[in-house]
Amino acid sequence: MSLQNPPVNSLSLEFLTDICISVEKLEMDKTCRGLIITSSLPKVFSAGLDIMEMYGKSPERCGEFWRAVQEMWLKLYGSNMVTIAAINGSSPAGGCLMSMTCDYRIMADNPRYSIGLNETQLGIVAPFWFKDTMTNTVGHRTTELSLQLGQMYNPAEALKIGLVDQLVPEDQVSHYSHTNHDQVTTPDRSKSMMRKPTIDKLTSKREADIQNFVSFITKDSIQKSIGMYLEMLKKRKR
Ligand SMILES: CCCCCCCCCC/C=C/CC(=O)SCCNC(=O)CCNC(=O)[C@H](O)C(C)(C)COP(=O)(O)OP(=O)(O)OC[C@H]1O[C@@H](n2cnc3c(N)ncnc32)[C@H](O)[C@@H]1OP(=O)(O)O
Repeated sequence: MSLQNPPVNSLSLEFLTDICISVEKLEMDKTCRGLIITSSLPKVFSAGLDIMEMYGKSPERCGEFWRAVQEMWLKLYGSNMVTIAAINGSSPAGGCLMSMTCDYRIMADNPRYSIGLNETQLGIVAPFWFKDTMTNTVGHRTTELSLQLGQMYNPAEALKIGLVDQLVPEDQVSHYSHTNHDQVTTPDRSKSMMRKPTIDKLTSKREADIQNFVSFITKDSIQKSIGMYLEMLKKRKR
């Protein structure tokens, strides 16, 4: 599955819905042995959630958006397929979350790229299931530091903390993803055993999580922080 939503593969409601439909189709395809997620765009795996979906939108629309974010996570984290993230560019926030849903992460060894949960930099708090996914990937202490600082990691740092499993030359990300994927032929039952408690936690709190998101994101102070962050993104470009 090659992500293609220019300019930066931000995860809008529409794009998330497309991703969910694609994953669902693959999940039902008995001939499909697994999934490699990568990006068709240069330099960016995914810029994370589409910030415009969280800025100046109605509570109803925000709720619909958040349900789609949850759905993407539930489908990928709970997938019966062997999944590999072939991270061929930067992968902040929701992009990092998407990578962490996979069984294995291969990243392009380009020091210009970065990956991490940077929500704190936007003045927002990473939801509990983002935090749980990171804890399951890199451990409690690293997650605590990482979330408090909104830390982004270059590839070497990401490998060191275990946020990615392997660094490869930029032009060989696809080759290594396929080679690694071929070595794992059957999805292991231990995957669902390890992930079920985390998945059950969100499933049982799904509606409350949507309500929390909507009331948090529509607060004036949070809208102001997001607006300032968007301005900063645009200025940085010039
Ligand atoms: C206590 C109660 C708790 C309740 C729970 C509430 C919880 C709320 C949690 C919400 C969770 C959010 C997770 C997220 O994913 S938020 C998104 C975070 N993403 C980012 O911060 C990424 C920002 N982008 C970048 O760093 C860079 O763009 C890049 C990905 C490194 C690529 O850099 P590059 O130089 O190639 O590209 P540009 O920066 O020039 O960007 C091109 C245009 O794209 C726009 N852009 C970038 N990122 C996003 C985005 N995520 N959404 C929407 N738009 C984005 C950028 O502004 C440029 O637009 P322009 O061309 O119009 O200027």
